[in-house]
Amino acid sequence: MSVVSVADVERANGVLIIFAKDILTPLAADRAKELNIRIERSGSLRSAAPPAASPMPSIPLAPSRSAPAAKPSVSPGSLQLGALSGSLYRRGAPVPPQMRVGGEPNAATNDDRPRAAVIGAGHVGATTALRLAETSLFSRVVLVDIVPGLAAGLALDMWHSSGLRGFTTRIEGSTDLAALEEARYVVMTAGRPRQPGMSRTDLTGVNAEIVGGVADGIRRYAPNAVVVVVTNPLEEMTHLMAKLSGFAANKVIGMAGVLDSARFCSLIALEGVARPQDVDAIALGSHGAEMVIPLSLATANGRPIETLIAKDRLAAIVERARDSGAEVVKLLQKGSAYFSPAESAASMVAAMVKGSSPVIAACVQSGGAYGVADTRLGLPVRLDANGVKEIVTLPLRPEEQAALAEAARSIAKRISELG
Ligand SMILES: NC(=O)c1ccc[n+]([C@@H]2O[C@H](COP(=O)([O-])OP(=O)(O)OC[C@H]3O[C@@H](n4cnc5c(N)ncnc54)[C@H](O)[C@@H]3O)[C@@H](O)[C@H]2O)c1
Ligand SMILES: O=C(O)C[C@H](O)C(=O)O
Repeated sequence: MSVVSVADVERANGVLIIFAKDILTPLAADRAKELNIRIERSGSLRSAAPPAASPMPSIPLAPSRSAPAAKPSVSPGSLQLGALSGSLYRRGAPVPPQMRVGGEPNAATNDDRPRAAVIGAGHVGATTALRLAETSLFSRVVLVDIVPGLAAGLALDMWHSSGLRGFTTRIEGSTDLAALEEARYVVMTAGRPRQPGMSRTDLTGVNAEIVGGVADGIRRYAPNAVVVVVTNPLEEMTHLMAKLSGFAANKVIGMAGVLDSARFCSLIALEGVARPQDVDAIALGSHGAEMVIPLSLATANGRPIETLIAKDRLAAIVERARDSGAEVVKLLQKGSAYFSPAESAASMVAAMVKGSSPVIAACVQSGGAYGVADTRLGLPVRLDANGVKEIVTLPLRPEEQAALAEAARSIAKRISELG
């Protein structure tokens, strides 16, 4: 019995014959569909031919690393709110021929897939880098951290897992921002996380200095990149990154709305009304006290959430979603959340590489949208390969619109205090 991976599928030539008891990973099944490879299971272990065109010995059965089941696909043109579909990034771009044969890392030299970089090899950064690499959408993911050896060590460790997980993106680590060269997408995670008792705003001084240094490096080495900012406090650091890099407004995007929306959806699912992936909702405003989750737009299995859950219970869930970051910080006692933040950032970048996203929330320059103060604000957007494609106008109730305007005013004030 063997585990049939993406690599086995990519080596096949039209048909892949596997043993009856072989385990086909969900990623490999997806890849076979993409490449139009027919999977045939042979009836008996003895009579079966080995996997076609595989020069490698079969992989001994290891503990299952199977990815979560693919989500239902979104019909074209439909307006889907909430967290990005996993399928957006789980299904990698076609792997260039030079990566398919030989298997030599250096064969990637003529690889035309884009490069990505992640600044900060801490909890969020390292997890984001691995998530990005696992998509095989990139020729290279470079992880950069000021701590000597940290990014290089983690990157090497991640690369060691490439054959097991079946990805072809090279991961490298460096202490030098020059490694950003040619990066088309940069995820900024460098900076201090908060500790119990701290607010995100308490991080402003220390993280502003870090963002300043990194913005210079991005401007110098990756002048055409789209930057996804994760470092807190989110709106202030997104503003600083845009200002100091001098990048156009569509190219600097703060990540928080995807995370906050996903948190709300996951908490609604705990009520037993739907699976998390069947809840649609969007978190706008700030990544903090001024978060606005318009309940008028929230649905579970297409049904208005307000018809499924009592009003006071919904209010409590909104409050818990708003405070989820602090809830995790308090439990961890050291550092902050990183699995769901990394998933959120990676899914945004993967959607951009694929050329489009559904409607998601991201921190962008509002520029008059929704009639609120022009500031960095969590708004509904669509992304494309160049960053923010458009801000989408959703029908908000008057009180939701008022809450968004209040969030914009508060953020604008905090940003003005940055000097
Ligand atoms: N926007 C969000 O939703 C969200 C979610 C989670 C975390 N965050 C924020 O992301 C940041 C990182 O969180 P974490 O848990 O990964 O922290 P961490 O402490 O685990 O990692 C931060 C890393 O940044 C590195 N670093 C510091 N200065 C650097 C520089 N100049 N260049 C390169 N690397 C540098 C550190 O060495 C460290 O490895 C924090 O500010 C946190 O508050 C934001
Ligand atoms: O809460 C934090 O400090 C980290 C992050 O912003 C989060 O929401 O998890």
